[in-house]
Amino acid sequence: MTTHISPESRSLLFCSQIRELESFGKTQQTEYSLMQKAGIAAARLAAGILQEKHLPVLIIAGPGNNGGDACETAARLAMMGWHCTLLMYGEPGKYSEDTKKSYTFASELPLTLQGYQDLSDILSTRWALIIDGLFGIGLTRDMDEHYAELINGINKLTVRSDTAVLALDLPSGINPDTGDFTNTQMLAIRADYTLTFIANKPGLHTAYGKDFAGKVFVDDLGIQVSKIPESRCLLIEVDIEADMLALSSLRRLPNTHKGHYGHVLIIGGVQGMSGACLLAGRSALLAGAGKVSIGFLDAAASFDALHPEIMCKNIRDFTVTNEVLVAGPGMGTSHEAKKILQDMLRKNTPIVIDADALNLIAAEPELQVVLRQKTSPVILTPHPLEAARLLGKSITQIQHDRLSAAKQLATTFNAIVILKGAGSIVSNPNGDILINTTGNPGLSTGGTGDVLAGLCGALLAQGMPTIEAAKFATWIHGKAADELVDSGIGPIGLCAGELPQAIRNILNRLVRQSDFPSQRQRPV
Ligand SMILES: NC(=O)C1=CN([C@@H]2O[C@H](COP(=O)(O)OP(=O)(O)OC[C@H]3O[C@@H](n4cnc5c(N)ncnc54)[C@H](O)[C@@H]3O)[C@@H](O)[C@H]2O)[C@@H](O)CC1
Ligand SMILES: Nc1ncnc2c1ncn2[C@@H]1O[C@H](COP(=O)(O)OP(=O)(O)O)[C@@H](O)[C@H]1O
Ligand SMILES: [K+]
Repeated sequence: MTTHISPESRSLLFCSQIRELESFGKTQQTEYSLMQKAGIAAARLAAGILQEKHLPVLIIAGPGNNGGDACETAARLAMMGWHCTLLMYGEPGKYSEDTKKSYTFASELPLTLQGYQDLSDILSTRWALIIDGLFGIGLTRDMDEHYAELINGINKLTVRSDTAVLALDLPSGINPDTGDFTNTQMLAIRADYTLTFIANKPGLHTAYGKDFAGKVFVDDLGIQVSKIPESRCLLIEVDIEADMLALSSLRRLPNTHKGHYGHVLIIGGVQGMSGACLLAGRSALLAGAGKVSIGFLDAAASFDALHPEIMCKNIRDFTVTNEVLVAGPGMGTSHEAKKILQDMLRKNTPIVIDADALNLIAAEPELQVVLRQKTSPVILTPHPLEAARLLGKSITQIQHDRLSAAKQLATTFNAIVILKGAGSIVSNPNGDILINTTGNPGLSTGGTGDVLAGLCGALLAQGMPTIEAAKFATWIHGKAADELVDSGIGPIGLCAGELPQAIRNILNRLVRQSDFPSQRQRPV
């Protein structure tokens, strides 16, 4: 058995698949032994987090099997000499057989047992670590008053102290499939670490799950990996070896010219919104497009003073041939914008559709028909509000299940979709899902979406396959923001205009690391 972040842990399984695996696991070993393994792994991780034994640890055990995991964890920590308090929720008489065994095992060890009636004592103690074994994947309905009081109390306690929180399987209150709350009260325990069992879960990596899970570890509890159902949902990580083929699109042979690296044409920029096009254009330029043009809908800026390399014209003065189009930044939703978009959708060229172009499509069934009929590559980059308009839903409905929303958009419009936001979702029309692992709230500022659209355009222009372009663009865009934050530029005050240079650094690093023959120094 291993506690690890392994390549396999990039595979994300839905609750129904986990239950399937549990049933299979139980044919190999008893449910109780799975619970014991969960406890051993959690105690080991807790000891790694804390290191000093004399510090007080609170372990919260709920009424289901997640509570059993908690009892096992408490027992192991107590055996290792830790100062543990086990806070029991639920009636021991109503526990499952396995949870009863774990509870009996723990209660015979030197630890303090407390009932939830003692909550005020609990909430006035300074814990070094709190282990959340309240609910796992079995939480279904709204929480009773005493659970709500506990969760609010714990979150208040930890936000103003250095107490760390380790969630068992998932932060109690988070839906493992969607990352939304399981309850209408929007209650969940906010964890710094989550040790999830059997397999990694999508809900830990998007929406509220991303806020509440902290750093995620996966333990398979020794269930044979070969029995894991093939996952159609993966975390995006860039792996130089595995991504060698996609990265080879970026290789530069000596005997090439700008025509080999494509021409990106950004379409948008009505009066007052030309900045959106400049951001997208600069992003495309620094991400390696051979040529970049901006086709403004209103009077064009004569050139971009920061990047005079970019050709600026009025869109009506362009004859589109084989450019990669990025339509939407600052485009507005006028009748004129609709006509231009309709023309552009009819061209047989790759297109990235963002911002107002998405709003126009949402409002105009005619455009939807043209979009569905396209055979050249299409990437849609909606944020949740744009996604809501496209699907005729509310933002809340989109955020309630981001994976399904992305999938539905991809199948409805026969396109690759990047549903943006914390834990961006990339979906193809076949329903395969990727969840991004990079990015931070520094990106929550105007213009960062324009930079993403320009980056998608540049990768397509350099010949990357559509799904790879969407995946790499999403990952690199977030990674650029992470690196800017690491160097002190953000999250506060990070500007969209600072992203393209960081993106350029990452692209060149990836190409260098993948060590293509054309990049190697030849012996003299
Ligand atoms: N079955 C197995 O093979 C394994 C299960 N494990 C653990 O077991 C967990 C799943 O166990 P369970 O299915 O018992 O689920 P939970 O431990 O999440 O608890 C569900 C229990 O809580 C009750 N409940 C649900 N919503 C409630 C609410 N709002 N208020 C009050 N009570 C509520 C249910 O009636 C049920 O009794 C996993 O998340 C994992 O932690 C691990 O021990 C690994 C192996
Ligand atoms: N909290 C966050 N964590 C991670 N990424 C974020 C966060 N907030 C915003 N982003 C990212 O920033 C970008 C914002 O795009 P968008 O909303 O279209 O902005 P704009 O229209 O101003 O360009 C998206 O790529 C989104 O995924
Ligand atoms: K939990």
